[in-house]
Amino acid sequence: MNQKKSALSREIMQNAIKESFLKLDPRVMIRNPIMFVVEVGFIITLLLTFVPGAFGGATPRWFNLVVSVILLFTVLFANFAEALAEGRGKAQADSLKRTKKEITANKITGNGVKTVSSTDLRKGDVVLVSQGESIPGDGEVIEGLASVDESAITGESAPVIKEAGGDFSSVTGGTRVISDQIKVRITSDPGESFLDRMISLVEGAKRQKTPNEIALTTVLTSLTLIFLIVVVTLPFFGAYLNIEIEVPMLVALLVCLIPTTIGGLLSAIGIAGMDRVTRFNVLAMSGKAVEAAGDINTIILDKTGTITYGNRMASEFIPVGTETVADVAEWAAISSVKDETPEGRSVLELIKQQGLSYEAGLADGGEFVEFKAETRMSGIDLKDGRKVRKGAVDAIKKWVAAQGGAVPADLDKNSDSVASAGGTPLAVAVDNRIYGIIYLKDTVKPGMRERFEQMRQMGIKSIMCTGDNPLTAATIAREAGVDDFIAESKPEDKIAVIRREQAQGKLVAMTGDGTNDAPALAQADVGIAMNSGTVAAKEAANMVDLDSDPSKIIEVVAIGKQLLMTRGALTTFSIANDIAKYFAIIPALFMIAIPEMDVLNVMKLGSPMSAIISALIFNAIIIPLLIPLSMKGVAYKPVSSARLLSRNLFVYGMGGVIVPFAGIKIIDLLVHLWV
Ligand SMILES: Nc1ncnc2c1ncn2[C@@H]1O[C@H](COP(=O)(O)OP(=O)(O)OP(=O)(O)O)[C@@H](O)[C@H]1O
Ligand SMILES: [K+]
Ligand SMILES: [Mg+2]
Repeated sequence: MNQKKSALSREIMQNAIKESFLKLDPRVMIRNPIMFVVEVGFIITLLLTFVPGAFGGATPRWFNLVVSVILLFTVLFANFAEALAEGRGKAQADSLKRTKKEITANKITGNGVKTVSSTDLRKGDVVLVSQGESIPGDGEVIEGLASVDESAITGESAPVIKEAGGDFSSVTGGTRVISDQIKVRITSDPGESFLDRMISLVEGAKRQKTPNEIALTTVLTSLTLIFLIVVVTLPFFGAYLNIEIEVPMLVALLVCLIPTTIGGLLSAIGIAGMDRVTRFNVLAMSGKAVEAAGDINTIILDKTGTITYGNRMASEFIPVGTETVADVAEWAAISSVKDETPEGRSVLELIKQQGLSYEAGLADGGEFVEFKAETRMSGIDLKDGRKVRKGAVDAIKKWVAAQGGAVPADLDKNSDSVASAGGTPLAVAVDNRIYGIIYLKDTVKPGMRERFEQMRQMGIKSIMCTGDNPLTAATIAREAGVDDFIAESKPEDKIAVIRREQAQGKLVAMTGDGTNDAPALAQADVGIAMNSGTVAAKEAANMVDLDSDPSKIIEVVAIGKQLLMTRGALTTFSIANDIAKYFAIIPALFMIAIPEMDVLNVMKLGSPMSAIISALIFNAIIIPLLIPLSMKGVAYKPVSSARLLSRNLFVYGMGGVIVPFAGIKIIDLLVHLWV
């Protein structure tokens, strides 16, 4: 394994070296105006190496050559940083492409099963996938239950259960069924699958600069332009004082003054940030989403499947009034015969387990009423005209009241005792009569309390939004330690909460897995869908967590903050650096003409030429020296942003001033041996 890893990193390294030369193409370089200026400087000094008098100056050939070689390396180092950052993603994309081979699929047609190629499948086709077969495309399980090996996508070797209905129904093309058989409705056309998107993402094929990056690039480019004007006009002032400043000296001065350090590392920092998220098994659809994660103030989570395990299972039938357990079980079952959600199926399971029975024939010819997050009910309209429903207690109460029915006196007491244990009570009714309650059990995932505590330290408020009743919500909220909760929320309520927070100028993250979460995932600044969730949720979100672990939002936030901080710290460092280079070069330029300028030589550098060469060498090697920091990001601890900012300004600002003074001095001691 280790051997394989080092072979991989050797391959990435070799590729990055090759790429650094390919990226010298001016059409590529122009995208990074700062390094493009350095490249032009390289070409000018190279020309002066061959034709020393081209601009009338008289610097020695060897000096022009040395400057031109250092500038070439400066550009190569910057290209190398970017290529290295891109390398890991490209390697990962290659291994994903191997997963994406063409396979045969069993398509269900009007007259039986037909064998077709996976590339011929279109949205809406239905395929049958059995034990041992690969799933030929993204889709939704419409019948059956199977355990699926998703390791090709998630890297996680434990199989996951996929089943029709509910929030665990989506399957990804390229994963493998390892037991049982499922019918899958394909949800994506060729070329638009999750795997295709994932490949183009990790490959960085569609990488766009984020708004933050564009803003910083604009500032840095303007700064470069200002220095360019200063340097180009300098000879005119020099001429007035009868001082001739040579072109290679001007090029050296310009390169030292413009922010080459951050200019050379900026794109590597962004790519590496995205890559850190990917290595965390979270797919971010854009760098913008990762940066936004770094500034999140509020996080909205749904309860079932996010804070709790989410396999809400029926565990008890509780009669109310004068009804019996058998009656509740009977109508609970009838209302569930066609309910494909895990909750619905668990009702029939419980009946089997408890040795109860029901008259299945009653449901024949009835009209199934599917569960909807809006109605929070499901059931069946029987052929004989009776309507059977189960659902959230308040929803059933309203439904029964609308038909003139009365609510049994002990309903609330029973449903409250289920809810205060953290369970979900579902009321069962036929027409205007309530029979009792189904107790759906669910448990809070371990470690949630600590995670929310960490979020508080980062200054992030957590709000749990659930379709469940207020009492269940309160119990789970207390157990999990969230800051706030909203119960009985419908999909539009989740959006309303997000909009309300956004209106207060807050950046909002939302995690969810259900189809009913999709609109809210799209509205949030950062929407993280669980990979286990529905196709709709994954398409609406701008991040997908392959491990389906909602508490991972903490790490995503940390990576986002780290990305912003790294960029800020290196910008500070880069600009502070230029002060030392300025003091190294300016005296050197004038000393050639006016030896008395030596008083300005505060750094006591060997000779004007060795001063310039040393400053340029420092300017070049600082880029590769800072590659590891750009890739790893600066250290991040969950403390307030203000304290972090002042600490970083101090460290990278002061460091940025001191390090080059020392560095240039040391390099000069060596260079001066020859120059
Ligand atoms: N199959 C079902 N049949 C009838 N009612 C159901 C069914 N599943 C859930 N309910 C009821 O509808 C409510 C809302 O369920 P839903 O799964 O939409 O919750 P949600 O909004 O996703 O919230 P969360 O996932 O945070 O708990 C549940 O609290 C429950 O009372
Ligand atoms: K510079
Ligand atoms: Mg849900």
